[in-house]
Amino acid sequence: MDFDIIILLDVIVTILVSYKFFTLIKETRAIQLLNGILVLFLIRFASKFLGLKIFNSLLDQIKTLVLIAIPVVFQPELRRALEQIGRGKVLNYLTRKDKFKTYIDKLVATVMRLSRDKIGALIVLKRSTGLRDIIDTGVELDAKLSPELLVNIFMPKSPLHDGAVIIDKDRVIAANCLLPLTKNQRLRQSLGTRHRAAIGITEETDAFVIIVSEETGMVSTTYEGKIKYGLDEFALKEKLFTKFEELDIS
Ligand SMILES: Nc1ncnc2c1ncn2[C@@H]1O[C@H](COP(=O)(O)OP(=O)(O)OP(=O)(O)O)[C@@H](O)[C@H]1O
Repeated sequence: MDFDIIILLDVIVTILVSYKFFTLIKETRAIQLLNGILVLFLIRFASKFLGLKIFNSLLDQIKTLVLIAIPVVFQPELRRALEQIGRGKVLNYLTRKDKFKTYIDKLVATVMRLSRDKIGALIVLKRSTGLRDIIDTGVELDAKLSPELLVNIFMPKSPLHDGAVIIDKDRVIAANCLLPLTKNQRLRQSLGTRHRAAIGITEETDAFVIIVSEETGMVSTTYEGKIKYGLDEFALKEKLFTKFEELDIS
C-alpha cells in the first residue's frame, strides 16, 4: 500500500516538475536545444541497439561537449528559469519582508521628523476593523503614503492638519477625521484631547495609533485602550513590527 503511494507520488512529482520545466523554457531557444537532445538520445539508443561501437564512442564525446556547452550558451535562459523558481517562494518572501521594513522605517522616520519639529499629529493605522464611520467624518484622500504627504497634512496651517489621519497599509485613506474620545475616568486630568481621541478609537477598534504632541514633541502610541508615552525611534519600530508583522505592502 505504502509502495503504491510512493509510486503515485513519484509520478505526480515528475509530471509537475516536467510541466513547470516546459512552461519555463516554452518560449525560449532552449526548446530547440531540447529537441536536439531528444534526437541525439534516439540516435544513441538506435546505435547502442545495433552495436555500432565507433559511432557510440563518438556520440559519447558529443554528449560531454553538449553538457559543457549548455550552461554557457543558455546562461540567460537558465538564469531566468532560476529567478522564476526563486521568485515564486523565497524571493517573494524576501521582497515582501524588505518592503515591509522600508515601510516601517519611512513611517518611523516621518514620525520622528514631526516630533523634532513639534508638529502635532494623530495617525491611525487600520488593522482588521473597518473604519468607515471615522473616514466619513474627514476628507477622503486615498493617496500613496509618503513622508512628504504626511508632514504636509500635519503642518500647522494646512487645511487638513486638525484631527486624525487614517492609514491603511501604504495608503493615506483620509485626513481631518474626528475620533471618539475615551470615557476612561482614570486617565490623568491633564491629558489633552488629541491623546484622549487616540485612546478612544482603540477602545472601539483594533487600530494602532501614533500620537505626536504639539506641545512637547513626545511620541506616544495607543492600542486596545492603553497608552504608551515617550517612545523613541527604536521602541516605535519594535511596536510597529510586532503589531503589523503580516502586513502585505504591495
Ligand atoms: N476627537 C478628536 N479627533 C481627532 N482629533 C482631535 C480630537 N480632539 C482633538 N483632536 C486634535 O487634537 C488637537 C488638540 O490637541 P490638545 O492640545 O487638546 O490635545 P493634547 O492631547 O494636549 O495634544 P498636544 O500634546 O499635541 O497639545 C486638535 O487641534 C485636533 O487636531
